[in-house]
Amino acid sequence: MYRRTYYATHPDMMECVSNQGLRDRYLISELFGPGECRLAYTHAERFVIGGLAIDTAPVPLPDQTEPISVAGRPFLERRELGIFNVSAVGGIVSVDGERFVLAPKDCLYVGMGAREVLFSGEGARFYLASTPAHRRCETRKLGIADARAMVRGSAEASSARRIHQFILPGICDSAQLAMGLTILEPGSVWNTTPPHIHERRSEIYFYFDLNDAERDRVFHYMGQGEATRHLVMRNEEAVISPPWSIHMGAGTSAYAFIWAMAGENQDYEDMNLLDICQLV
Ligand SMILES: O=C(O)C(=O)C[C@H](O)C(=O)CO
Repeated sequence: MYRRTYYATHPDMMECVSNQGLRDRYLISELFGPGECRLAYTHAERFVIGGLAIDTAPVPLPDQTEPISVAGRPFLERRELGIFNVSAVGGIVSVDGERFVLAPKDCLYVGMGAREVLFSGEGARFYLASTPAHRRCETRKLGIADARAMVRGSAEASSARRIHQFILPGICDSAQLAMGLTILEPGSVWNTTPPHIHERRSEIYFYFDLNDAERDRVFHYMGQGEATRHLVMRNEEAVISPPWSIHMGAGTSAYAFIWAMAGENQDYEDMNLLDICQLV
């Protein structure tokens, strides 16, 4: 059921790795195919990352297939799920018969134990991030007005942006998943300045809404502060950030991105900030 498995990596593995090697280890591409639910499995906090593009017919979240002892049981038997509508049209997600209409950039948190998750809405595209869960939290739809907004950066530094926290304690409870949406102001291109690492959490960025979906790119920086590397990313690609790695980017246009974190805590502020001058 998974198109690819991404393994955990050690910072030493960044040395001498080719650009292609870097992409193979961290970049999640080709997330969308018409009428398909595409899923990738990562050993980073056991995240499952997915993309779902609706053609005409509804598409279900698949049941588990492995191991044999759980084959046929619901995907969310022991997981929770965050869903964002990343398209320009409305979409619908039905959870055990309850219908949620998601406008562009709306989010749906689905708690552990949901049995049937069905996606529909011609032309809608959904981005999915799922992590293991140890408790059931309430399924909830959140619009951008429900999120906690933080204004960061400045136009002078080309980093003016709004961080919208959607799935975090006090906004929408979850077992461990944290998710949000950051939107760059027109003319700004830098995200996550100053950069940071968080040893107790892994993070996955999904870049979308680049001005020109074909030609614009985001240069995403990763690695330890003293040994940074970059990946050139296209619209609607995701990148895994291990706990030892910074994660920041600069685009050739403004853009938006969804961040998803999981790990030992849900304290958004648990970050070691690095000064730009520390980066090499
Ligand atoms: O632009 C930013 O700054 C962010 O969106 C930062 C992310 O929320 C993040 O990296 C949280 O760890």
